[in-house]
Amino acid sequence: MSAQEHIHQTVTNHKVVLYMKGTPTFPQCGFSSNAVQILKACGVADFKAVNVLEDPEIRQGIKDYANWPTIPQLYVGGEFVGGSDIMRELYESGELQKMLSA
Ligand SMILES: N[C@@H](CCC(=O)N[C@@H](CS)C(=O)NCC(=O)O)C(=O)O
Ligand code: FES
Repeated sequence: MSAQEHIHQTVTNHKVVLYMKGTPTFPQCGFSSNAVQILKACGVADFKAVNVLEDPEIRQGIKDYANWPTIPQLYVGGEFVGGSDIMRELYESGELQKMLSA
């Protein structure tokens, strides 16, 4: 399976997927840590987390997948939502909570 196929399967098979550096318990970057904290603040406990530091092909592949150059990246219902800045904006406006509870 190509990296693009693999990513497509992951984001369509799990409602909420966070591509991040490190793990939710041990994030390896402040941006990824922020993304985890925002999901937790939305009451999302069991999301699918993918640690891009474990797989260089996924680390590059996820940038190509939604044409977004950085990590973290949040996907909900198979759709790209954004990175940590966008997550924070959507959280502060209440939009993210709506997307996650839909
Ligand atoms: N402003 C970005 C911050 C994320 C960011 O700048 N990520 C960088 C540093 S962790 C990145 O992914 N660089 C490419 C790489 O490390 O592969 C956001 O909103 O998510
Ligand atoms: S790993 Fe350095 S800013 Fe994310």
